[in-house]
Amino acid sequence: MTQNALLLVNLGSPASTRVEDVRRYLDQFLMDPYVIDLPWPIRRLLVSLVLRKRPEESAHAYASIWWDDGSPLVVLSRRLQEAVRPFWSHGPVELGMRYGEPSIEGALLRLSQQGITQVTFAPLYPQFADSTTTTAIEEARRVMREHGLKLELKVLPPFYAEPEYRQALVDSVKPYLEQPYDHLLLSFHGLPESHIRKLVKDKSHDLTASSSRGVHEDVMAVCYRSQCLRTAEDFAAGAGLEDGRWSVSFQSRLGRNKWIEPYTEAQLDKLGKQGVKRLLVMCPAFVADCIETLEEIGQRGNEQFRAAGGEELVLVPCLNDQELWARALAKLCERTPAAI
Ligand SMILES: C=CC1=C(C)c2cc3[nH]c(cc4nc(cc5[nH]c(cc1n2)c(C)c5CCC(=O)O)C(CCC(=O)O)=C4C)c(C)c3C=C
Ligand SMILES: [Fe+2]
Ligand SMILES: [Fe+2]
Repeated sequence: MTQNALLLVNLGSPASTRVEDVRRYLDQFLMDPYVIDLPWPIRRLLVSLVLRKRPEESAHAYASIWWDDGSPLVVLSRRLQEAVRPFWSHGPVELGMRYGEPSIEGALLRLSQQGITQVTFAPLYPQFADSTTTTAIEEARRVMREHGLKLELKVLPPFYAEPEYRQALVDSVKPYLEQPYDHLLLSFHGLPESHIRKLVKDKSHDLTASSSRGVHEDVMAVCYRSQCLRTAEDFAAGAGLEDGRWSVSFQSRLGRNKWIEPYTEAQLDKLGKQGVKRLLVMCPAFVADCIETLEEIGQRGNEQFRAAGGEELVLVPCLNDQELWARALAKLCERTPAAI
């Protein structure tokens, strides 16, 4: 029987917390035209400016969350790979990162050398963005072209609306919701507004709307912000959250461009000042904990919330390598439709 391999794909981390390694990683990441979508000379100039200070700052941040066996994002992705294996009976399960190691290139070459011809390619991003999903797919295309690999690739589409994903999220957060809390914040990774505007044909589409209700399906398919709102609304319904006790924000803004709002920093401040004492924060744009959740929210966000009057910020872990998620993911990947 023909084997169908599963390739799990995530963003990737620096090789170590040394400033040189962080600089190399940030350079590869930010020079990706899907991440900073400016013409090469302008992108080069801008990234060079960012690389004057950022590697040192980020290295410091990475050092504060790094584990004995490496970057949390990579370690947790490897553990997820192991956790999915028992639920994927069709062939090997590989892991590839868009930036750094283990790479998408290495994974596809290994699979091809084993005589595999069918690969289910699973970008582990619930919501769609060119800077995550598209660039991962393009990297796979590049590898296949440059190495002349004869692989049939089926791509897992963004799964924010899939019942298996929603249920896994609800089940994993349940123990946190059973403890007393005042408010639940769903903090998603941010994105420059321009990335969405470029893809949405309807120029009247409102990027400040507080709900995804009524968004046309053509817009829904390409609007990261609407997909985040829908993720949150579905989660709130599935978990039985009361209106007014949860909200959505967007973190990790970089540069001076307008990014999608509300910004997490502003929301933490507002909630603290409004008298919220015990705040739960979950980060459903990530399936694995990483610098963005552990450092930006768990450390800096926590300090900021407390400075604004809050008492405790509880960071809810991502789905990581939980069995319920491994099982759900294998199911989603089994249904993966079209080959590219
Ligand atoms: C223009 C800059 C960036 C865009 C656009 C962007 C989109 C985007 N990123 C993720 C997921 C992750 N990003 C992570 C780290 C990270 N992101 C940026 C910048 C942009 N991201 C930077 C510079 C960094 C590095 C850390 C830092 O210096 O702040 C990570 C974590 C990596 C890790 O090693 O832990 C993830 C995951 C999404 C989902 C997204 C668009 C929706
Ligand atoms: Fe990012
Ligand atoms: Fe960040």
